[in-house]
Amino acid sequence: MRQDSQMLLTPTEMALADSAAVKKGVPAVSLMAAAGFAVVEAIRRRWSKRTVLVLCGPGNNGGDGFVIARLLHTAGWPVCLAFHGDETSLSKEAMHHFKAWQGRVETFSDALFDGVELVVDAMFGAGLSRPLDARYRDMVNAMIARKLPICAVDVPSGVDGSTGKALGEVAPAALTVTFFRKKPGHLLFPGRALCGELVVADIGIPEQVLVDINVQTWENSPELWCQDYPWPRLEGHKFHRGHAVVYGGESTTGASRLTARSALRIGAGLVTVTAPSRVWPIYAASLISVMATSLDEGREQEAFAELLIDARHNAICIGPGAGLQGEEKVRTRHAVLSALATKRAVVLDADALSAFSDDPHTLFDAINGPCVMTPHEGEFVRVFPEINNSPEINNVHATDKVTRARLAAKLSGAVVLLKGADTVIASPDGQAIINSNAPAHLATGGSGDVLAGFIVGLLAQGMAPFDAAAAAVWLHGEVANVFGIGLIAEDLPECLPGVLSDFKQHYCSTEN
Ligand SMILES: NC(=O)C1=CN([C@@H]2O[C@H](COP(=O)(O)OP(=O)(O)OC[C@H]3O[C@@H](n4cnc5c(N)ncnc54)[C@H](O)[C@@H]3O)[C@@H](O)[C@H]2O)[C@@H](O)CC1
Ligand SMILES: Nc1ncnc2c1ncn2[C@@H]1O[C@H](COP(=O)(O)OP(=O)(O)O)[C@@H](O)[C@H]1O
Ligand SMILES: [K+]
Repeated sequence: MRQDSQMLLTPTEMALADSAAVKKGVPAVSLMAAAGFAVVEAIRRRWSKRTVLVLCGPGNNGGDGFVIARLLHTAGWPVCLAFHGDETSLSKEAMHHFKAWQGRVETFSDALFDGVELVVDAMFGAGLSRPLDARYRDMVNAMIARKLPICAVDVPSGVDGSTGKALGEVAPAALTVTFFRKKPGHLLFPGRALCGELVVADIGIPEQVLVDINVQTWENSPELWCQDYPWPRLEGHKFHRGHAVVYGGESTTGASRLTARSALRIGAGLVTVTAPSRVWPIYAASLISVMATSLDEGREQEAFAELLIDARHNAICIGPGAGLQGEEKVRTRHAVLSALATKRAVVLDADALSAFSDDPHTLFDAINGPCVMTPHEGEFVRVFPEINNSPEINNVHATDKVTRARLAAKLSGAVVLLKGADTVIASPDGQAIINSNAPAHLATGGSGDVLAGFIVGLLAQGMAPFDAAAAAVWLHGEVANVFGIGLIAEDLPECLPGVLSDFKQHYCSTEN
């Protein structure tokens, strides 16, 4: 996966890109000038001329602040520049722009905010790794108290660019301008919410610098997987589009029915729901194009395994409404192990994950084929206690969402899709995608069941697990955006066709 435009650079990778650009002959002073210029452009597009306070820190983020103050002043804006730090420790380029500032340099104080209508936060950038010192913290608290609009340079000061975590109090920005590429912390909460509107500015770093940086994290977008999207073929028939099996339980039967319908809507040629014979009539009476197969009472486990002997059942989803009470839990576990034993594509969601909370390694040991796990945070804690309980595993600090999903994928051998407002999809080989298009109203009962259905439907059509998971998550978010507020889970599969048509038109121009 090399989609340069979607790459997310950690602060360390960004520093590599900066220094590679300098090596290729772009002076650091010019990069800083371009960064400051880009911020000023973004400000002038959004705000009319007004009194601005530019708060500058001791590093190159502050250096950008010196440029911003100068350019706004030149444009006739009333500007107050305040700096805190050791002047003699400024980098060469920051010193260059510090000297170019002809006005007064104020020391940090609360009184600076009087009469100010916009604050530029140029104290610290994305690479911050420890909480702010007291003088900077005071300014952050003053910004929060004054409720003035803030334009943050790179990130709101105090946000860790690689994790999105807030290292102490952070003043939320109305606008954040970052450079060259987004950083993971711009998409991971709480960072994403603290950034406000996010602008990525080109500051003259050549794209070629990316070739030598082993980037492993991307923002989800159809550009990452549209080439492998399994559109129906002119000469195809339904078996070319796979046969998905969805395991249905006894009590919450709606969950697996939603999953099945979603698998069909996203293009699986055939979808079968299996149901214990006691409740089979519920499924049979309510399903039309989805087929319902009854599992004989007393031998449900064997019957499910027997169904899977037919290799045309090429993708299996277990979890939504599978059941965790008493005998149901035993059957859920058995179904999972039977499905994994086929080495066909398997989606494990909800109860299929929780059923292994006592012995997750039994599950991990059984994963030897294509598999996608779709835990929400609660299920993740149950299945991956060792990642959550220890701050360190394999010497990697395991607390941010991308790191946790990556470790989980490595530990289990499955693609791990860790759900939430900032869903992360991680592959056992270390690649990770952060999704950013899901609206808040997607958090509605059953929407996870639909997501599992979209994934198993794409797997049935032959898409690779990592791509299928990313595609399903993006389409899921897009459908919710198109439908809008008032969405319930049933709406998601019904609204998918229009979204698929638009997606095909925009991203997949050639017929196949
Ligand atoms: N060529 C480049 O490197 C470019 C960098 N740019 C800007 O440079 C920024 C990154 O610059 P830096 O790496 O200097 O990072 P920062 O500007 O965030 O500053 C880091 C400095 O602050 C000190 N520091 C860290 N945490 C502190 C704390 N809690 N309290 C007090 N001091 C602390 C560190 O010792 C270090 O000297 C980016 O955010 C971006 O704004 C842009 O000018 C574009 C080009
Ligand atoms: N705040 C949010 N904003 C956007 N999407 C969200 C938010 N919270 C949850 N989601 C998404 O909603 C879905 C909920 O899935 P899940 O927790 O399994 O619910 P259920 O079991 O009811 O189906 C997931 O796709 C998740 O990523
Ligand atoms: K900042």
